[in-house]
Amino acid sequence: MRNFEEVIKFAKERGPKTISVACAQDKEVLMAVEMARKEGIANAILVGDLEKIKDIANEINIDLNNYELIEEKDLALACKKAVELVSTKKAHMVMKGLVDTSIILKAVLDKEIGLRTGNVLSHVAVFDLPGYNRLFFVTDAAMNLDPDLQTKKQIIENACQIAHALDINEPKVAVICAKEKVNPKMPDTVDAKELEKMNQRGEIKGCIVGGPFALDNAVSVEAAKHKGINHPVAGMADILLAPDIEAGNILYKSMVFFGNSKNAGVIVGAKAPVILTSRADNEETKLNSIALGVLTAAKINDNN
Ligand SMILES: CCCC(=O)OP(=O)(O)O
Repeated sequence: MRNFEEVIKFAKERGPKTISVACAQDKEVLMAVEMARKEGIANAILVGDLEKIKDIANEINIDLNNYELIEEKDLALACKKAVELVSTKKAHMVMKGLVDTSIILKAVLDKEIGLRTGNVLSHVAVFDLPGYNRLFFVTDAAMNLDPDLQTKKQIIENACQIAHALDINEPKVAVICAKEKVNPKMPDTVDAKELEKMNQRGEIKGCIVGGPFALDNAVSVEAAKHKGINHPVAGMADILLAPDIEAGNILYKSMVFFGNSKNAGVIVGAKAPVILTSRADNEETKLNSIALGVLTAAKINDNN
């Protein structure tokens, strides 16, 4: 798939799935959920402050009779309830509404009602950027603070799972750093080279990994040529692995706010997808993320 029109089209074919929305009292979230319902992509159970949900629904003409509603004003309890709906199989996936990422992640990681599998959980953002004829994947903007080498390996594997769900069979993974040369004083460049070697040894499968790359020579063939870099990933990256959450989150938000991109986001590695965007993302991003969640859930289902 090369753009979100194709992602939405395939999600319609694999839907509808049921999502539980944690803290659904948000206009953009409700608009996205309503579009997803009308398109046959997903139905939703709305968990949150029902008074606020009803006010917003009135304002934007959404008929709440089409939804199951669960009252829970407390943000942490609403997240727990929404996650529990997935672990008890009443919903296929959970979606972050108007709530801080750390609160919903705490519920997702809860030992009793959470969605842990033993795998590393990581966030994968998908971008459709003007001027590029392919989707870009950025990881991890939201979950792993300062991943070590083994965690980075699993973050790559999680991102590849999403790329494969979008029919990108052998994605090119660029491990991005501040520069394209290994410098022992910059441990992320050392990790990048080690991840490339792990891929060459067959320890990371289903993709081609290269690194370290600076962002320019990861995404621009001209920049790579200019700097004399010759590597199958150079300028051709599909997946950009950021060194830590600071770089990942800043890259995510710069693409959104400066790059005029379309995007979507989901957490992978749990028993079910967690649809996770920024609270500040628009309704189109939230709809794209629901579609991405549906395709991810379908892929998890196909693999089991
Ligand atoms: C994927 C971005 C996660 C994030 O930064 O969320 P908020 O902007 O809602 O804090």
